[in-house]
Amino acid sequence: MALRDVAHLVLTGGSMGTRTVAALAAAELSTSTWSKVHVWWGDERFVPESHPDRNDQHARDAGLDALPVPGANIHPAPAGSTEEELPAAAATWARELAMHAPEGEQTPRFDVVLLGMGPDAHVASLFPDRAELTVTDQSTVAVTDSPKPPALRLSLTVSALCAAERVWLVVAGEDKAEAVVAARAAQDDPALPASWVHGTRQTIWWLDEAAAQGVT
Ligand SMILES: O=C1O[C@H](COP(=O)(O)O)[C@@H](O)[C@H](O)[C@H]1O
Repeated sequence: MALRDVAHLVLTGGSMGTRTVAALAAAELSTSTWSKVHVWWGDERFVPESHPDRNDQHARDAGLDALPVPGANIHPAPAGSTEEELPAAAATWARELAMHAPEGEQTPRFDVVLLGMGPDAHVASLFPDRAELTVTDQSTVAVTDSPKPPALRLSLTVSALCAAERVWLVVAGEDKAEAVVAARAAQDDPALPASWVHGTRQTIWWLDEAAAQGVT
């Protein structure tokens, strides 16, 4: 395996995003290693900067700024508040991703994509039985009328997520147990967005006991 001098990490939002960042902030991380890490998000709630609903704000509140990652390497998705602004924001985000992509590709070569999962098996802001799930010709997608508030969101697409070397689904809690079993048994089921994502080299489900109770 060739070593690269840069690594791209995609954080999840939601409960596991906060817990992951808090754990990283509590760990003793080497500055020289982390100075080469770029941090992205798999999705974002489309609300103004610093809004308490934003995934990047949750990460900052959990200690993101204490990590030895240069500020310039932290890439929050665009902020905004209206549906009219959303398509341009998705395009701006896609351009930022492309700036860090290898030639001819749309996204950086993500080393690890962390994905939480909702009880409905949604990952990032890709919800069950929605058209966004099947977008393949772009790296980002605008989501309106999200079934989980807030209604306006930005998400990486399945094709952007699946370009990652490693996709790690991080899931905790009894309320997710049924979706864990269903999504692990399915493939590309529109009712189960988590069944669409996998890494090019590795796909791992990291589960706590409660989320894993139905796994045999
Ligand atoms: O809204 C979101 O929900 C999912 C799942 O969150 P959780 O709180 O149930 O763990 C999360 O993965 C996604 O990033 C977030 O925007």
